[in-house]
Amino acid sequence: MEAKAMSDSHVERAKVLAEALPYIQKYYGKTVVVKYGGNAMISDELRHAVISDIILLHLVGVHVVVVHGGGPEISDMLKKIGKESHFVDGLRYTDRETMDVVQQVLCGKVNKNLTAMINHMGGHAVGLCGLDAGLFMARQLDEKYGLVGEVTHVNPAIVNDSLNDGYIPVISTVAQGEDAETAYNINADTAAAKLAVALKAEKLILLTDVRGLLRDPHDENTLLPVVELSQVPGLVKDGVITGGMIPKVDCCVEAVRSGVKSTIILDGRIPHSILIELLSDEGVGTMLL
Ligand SMILES: Nc1ncnc2c1ncn2[C@@H]1O[C@H](COP(=O)(O)OP(=O)(O)O)[C@@H](O)[C@H]1O
Ligand SMILES: CC(=O)N[C@@H](CCC(=O)OP(=O)(O)O)C(=O)O
Repeated sequence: MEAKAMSDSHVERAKVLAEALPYIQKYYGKTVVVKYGGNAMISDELRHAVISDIILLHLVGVHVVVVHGGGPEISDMLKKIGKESHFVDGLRYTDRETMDVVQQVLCGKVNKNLTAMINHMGGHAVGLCGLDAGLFMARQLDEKYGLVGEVTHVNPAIVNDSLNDGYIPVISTVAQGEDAETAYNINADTAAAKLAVALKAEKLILLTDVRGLLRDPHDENTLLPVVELSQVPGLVKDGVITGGMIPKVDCCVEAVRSGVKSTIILDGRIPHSILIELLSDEGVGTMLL
């Protein structure tokens, strides 16, 4: 009886894997950029699930590129040194001292911890930031934000080389200014979208802490599973897309207009949401196309 139950569960497992075949074939050799942040990065259980999804996709031949955030970690470190965080239009006001902290936390702590964790779980990751090999070049976006950059050029060669050498690139979003001494702080969603365009990615996945784009931001049962670019201005006008969703949707729109096949705002609180999204027909977020 027990042997029968066990063989049934093996058959079930084999079936699940076999059903993933067409999806694996669809993404084999294609580039998928994952912006990783929010709860999915803070909770141990979710972090484990996200990293194992990334390793699995890499092993079946998907070119996974990870761009990470770290806003809460930056705010915590600023607090420790007695500095409050200020946000202007959703972007961190970045003076010189803040920029030093951003670089230390994003490129040092968060990037290296994430890279080490992927390697510890059996992946093959290399940590990079926008200063490496001129990956992200930027100029000041506007004085009102301080040292927040507008990406002027993406040089993805180092990312492609890393992928071709079998690594999972893990990228933090500090960019190089025109003069050697200036580094700029780039919002991680924006940088992920720019990189997805430069890599001609098949998909851009923005992991976040909500189900996706909601018709009523206070009701998680109102998920909009698919949004076409032409619908976006109306959704902004009707007050559906507000706050943190505005820059997210904007950079998805820019990515799709610039050739990325599809972009997904995905719930990072659902364990294995990346696998569900890529390897099944079940939509678990909002797809913008
Ligand atoms: N229509 C909407 N649907 C979902 N979230 C919305 C909507 N409009 C505004 N938001 C807000 O946007 C937030 C997500 O943006 P943000 O906090 O910047 O995400 P992250 O920190 O993951 O980058 C949600 O937590 C929600 O408060
Ligand atoms: C200009 C700007 O706001 N930069 C962000 C960079 C990190 C980030 O984007 O992290 P999340 O994805 O976790 O928010 C910041 O300083 O917080």
